[in-house]
Amino acid sequence: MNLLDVTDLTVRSGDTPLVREVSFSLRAGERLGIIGESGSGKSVTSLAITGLLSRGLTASGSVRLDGHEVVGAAEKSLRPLRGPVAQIVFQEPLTALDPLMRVGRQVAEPLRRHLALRGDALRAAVTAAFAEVALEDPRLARAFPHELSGGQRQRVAIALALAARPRLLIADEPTTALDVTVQDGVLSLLERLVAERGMALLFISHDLAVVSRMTERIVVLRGGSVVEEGPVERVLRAPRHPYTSALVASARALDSALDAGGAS
Ligand SMILES: Nc1ncnc2c1ncn2[C@@H]1O[C@H](COP(=O)(O)OP(=O)(O)OP(=O)(O)O)[C@@H](O)[C@H]1O
Repeated sequence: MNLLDVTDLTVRSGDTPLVREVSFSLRAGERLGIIGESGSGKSVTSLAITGLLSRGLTASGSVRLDGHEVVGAAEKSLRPLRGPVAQIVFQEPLTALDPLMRVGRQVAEPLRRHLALRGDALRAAVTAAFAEVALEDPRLARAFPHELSGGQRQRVAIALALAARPRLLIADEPTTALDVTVQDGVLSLLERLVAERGMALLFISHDLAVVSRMTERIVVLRGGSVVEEGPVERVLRAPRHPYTSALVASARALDSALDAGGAS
């Protein structure tokens, strides 16, 4: 059984479709990328997968997460899936963090709820969760979100997402809001954690270079529809849709411009 099966997913705002008949699957441990320009429906798709669509948006079709139907399911039946089955890391880490709570307590919460840890075992697990995302200084766990840098905040958001040991991590443009100098560190961290834990990864980005680095297979979204899907290597070498060709060409042009800049 696949960990995730999205079949003919359509999301509408009133009568306007934002995502149209999108289908793809993800096996346990697999890394899949969704690429597309701004407004192509990447975030709406990832929110529909976890049943987090905002009010006013309606989904049809099917999203089966670990065998459970998400489309049309009651919030109560979705809650147990968020955490142990699927978690999202958002573009802006403050989306996931409570501004009024010390970050250590925030990471403790899912460890207590999903893994039933208490007392010393809970404290040790929080320290380990911070160490795992390379936040070793014990003072950091006592900080409030606004006292951390953007990169540190995203590391806390990753620790929070991973606390309940999800089998699927959805990373929605996790480095777009970060300084270029810290982007690479966060991507390497995600690569390491996904490999160590054997998690499946759904990595969403508008950046073809980043998606190719992080995933094995790519789904290309345009205007809410899938225009192409295939292994990263094949899509880069022989794109089938003109839109994908344009994406590959522009990534190549940027790469050679950077090379030329580096050589000068
Ligand atoms: N809550 C909402 N109500 C109405 N329209 C929405 C809502 N959320 C998103 N949309 C629209 O749906 C379309 C897809 O948005 P989405 O956020 O999924 O794009 P995206 O590919 O993730 O873009 P970006 O890379 O900029 O995050 C856009 O046209 C957007 O304006």
